[in-house]
Amino acid sequence: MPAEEFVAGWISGALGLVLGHPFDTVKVRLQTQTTYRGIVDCMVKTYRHESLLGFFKGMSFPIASIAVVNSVLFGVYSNALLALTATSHQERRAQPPSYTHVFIAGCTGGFLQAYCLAPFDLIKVRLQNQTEPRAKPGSPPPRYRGPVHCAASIFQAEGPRGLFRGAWALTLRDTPTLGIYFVTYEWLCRQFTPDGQTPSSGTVLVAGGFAGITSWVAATPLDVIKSRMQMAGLKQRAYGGLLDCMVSSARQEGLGVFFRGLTINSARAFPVNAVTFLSYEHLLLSWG
Ligand SMILES: CN(C)C(=N)NCCC[C@H](N)C(=O)O
Repeated sequence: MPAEEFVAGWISGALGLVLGHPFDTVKVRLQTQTTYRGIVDCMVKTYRHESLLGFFKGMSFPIASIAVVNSVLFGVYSNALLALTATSHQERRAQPPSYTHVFIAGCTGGFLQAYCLAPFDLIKVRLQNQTEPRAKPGSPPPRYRGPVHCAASIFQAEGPRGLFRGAWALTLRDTPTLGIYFVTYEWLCRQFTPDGQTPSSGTVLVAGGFAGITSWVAATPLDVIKSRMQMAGLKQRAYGGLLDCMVSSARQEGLGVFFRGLTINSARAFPVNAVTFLSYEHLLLSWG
């Protein structure tokens, strides 16, 4: 099993993550809290109340963990394509795989990464939703002191299953949308690259950016539900399951609730995925 794809996936995931984390914090807060009037209001309040650090809450943990998840995604995707088409990453420019194969490999990567991602994503979302300013004398301490304390508290209160809260919604979100992600990337690369040649850096940036936007637009409705189910253990609101969360969110807030965070998700998706694909392709090219 070629391992370079896993390493390249890890490094490129880490680079994309640092770039996208401030957007991600605003998105998670908009999706799960009703105190903000919109993106700008959320950014201003976060900055006033918590300073620039507020945008980077919960980032140290994803750097180590979500980057590993990205390595699972890219590694499984590439190895699934190898199993389906018997071509390595280098051979795929001369012998491009069919879009059906790309879609199946993307869905496989998405499905497997969702299970690795679930506990890390839960901790990230819980930490991002702590709006208390850091260590201000006299103010109440935040519920979680950090990622390890957060994981331990969830484990103590709810057992190992608690760490997988929202995992089902996450799997439903990621399986088809990662198929869409890789198909969009491949399709755009092929549109702007002569047959058999390697796409230019500009093409990879644009194709990666739009792959991110397209997949996140498709993922946003289930992303909202996933984030709400992950926060449900903390808030008084408990949902009977995924369907109950969908129905009660739509009843209380209208259908627009499924598109909460769409703009910020798309704005975040372009730079994050442009950088992720560019570094991924460059690393693999430089390793021959
Ligand atoms: C729609 N979904 C779930 C995705 N396209 N996921 C893969 C993108 C990974 C990248 N680190 C990001 O967070 O955008």
